[in-house]
Amino acid sequence: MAPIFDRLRRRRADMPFCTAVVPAAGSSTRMEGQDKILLTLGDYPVLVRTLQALEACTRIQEIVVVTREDIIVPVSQLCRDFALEKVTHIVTGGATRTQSVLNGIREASPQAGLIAIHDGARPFVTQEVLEEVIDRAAQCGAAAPAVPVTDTVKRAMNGIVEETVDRDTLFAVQTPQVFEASLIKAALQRAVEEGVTLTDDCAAVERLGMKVALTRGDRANIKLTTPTDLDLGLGILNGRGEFV
Ligand SMILES: Nc1ccn([C@@H]2O[C@H](COP(=O)(O)OP(=O)(O)OP(=O)(O)O)[C@@H](O)[C@H]2O)c(=O)n1
Ligand SMILES: C[C@](O)(CO)[C@H](O)COP(=O)(O)O
Repeated sequence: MAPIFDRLRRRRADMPFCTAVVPAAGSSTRMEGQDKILLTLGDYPVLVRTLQALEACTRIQEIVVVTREDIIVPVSQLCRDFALEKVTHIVTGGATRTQSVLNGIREASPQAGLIAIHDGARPFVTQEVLEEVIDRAAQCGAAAPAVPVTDTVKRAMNGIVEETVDRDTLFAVQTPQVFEASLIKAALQRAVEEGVTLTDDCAAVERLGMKVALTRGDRANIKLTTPTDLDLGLGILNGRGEFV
């Protein structure tokens, strides 16, 4: 039998080269005046936590960070200070999340077979979530982590309920959303050309009629969006033994 390291090396060679694209070029409007990407949570800035999680994932070979022009210098400095060695490019984003993601994908290595798009504002992603979704995308071309919705969801108009939606078929989708590289590039390009507004990257692929698989998400993989999420984030860090 081959020594264990030979076998592990062979298994990795079977996996496509994976570039993580990290959109971090938003304006944090719902965070009410705090730039959530540069904000320190516990001992580390939010973006550093996000990038450290991606850096630790053996299935990811490079990271492209997309950020705003006015913070490109501090973001570059953070990548140096925290020795984030997989970060190969730091580029400026666009007016929409979709445009920012496309700017990042254009910088991915030509070797990239998979693109994993992960919000800069989701710092608590685990290695389990990362590995499962990347492996699934390597099998089927498009995958995203999700958790079943736990509240009852109503469709409403002008404050009046029109319908209660069947909860059994509803999932809250997280990131990273992982795709075969040429598929996501073409899908996002098409969405931009057609002027379509999307809130995630899977939607660009879905509108081409392609299937997206869901993998196990994690309720702690929250997107820091409003000030309340910062309190939840501190709770998550405490729960993980990082007492802050
Ligand atoms: N033009 C944009 C808009 C968003 N994002 C990034 O996409 C992720 C998810 O977006 P969201 O949580 O909405 O962040 P913001 O756009 O900053 O927040 P808000 O909508 O409250 O302004 C974030 O990491 C954000 O930095 C981006 O790179 N480029
Ligand atoms: C991509 C996303 O995080 C999946 O849940 C989400 O749709 C981003 O939404 P936002 O309004 O840009 O924060």
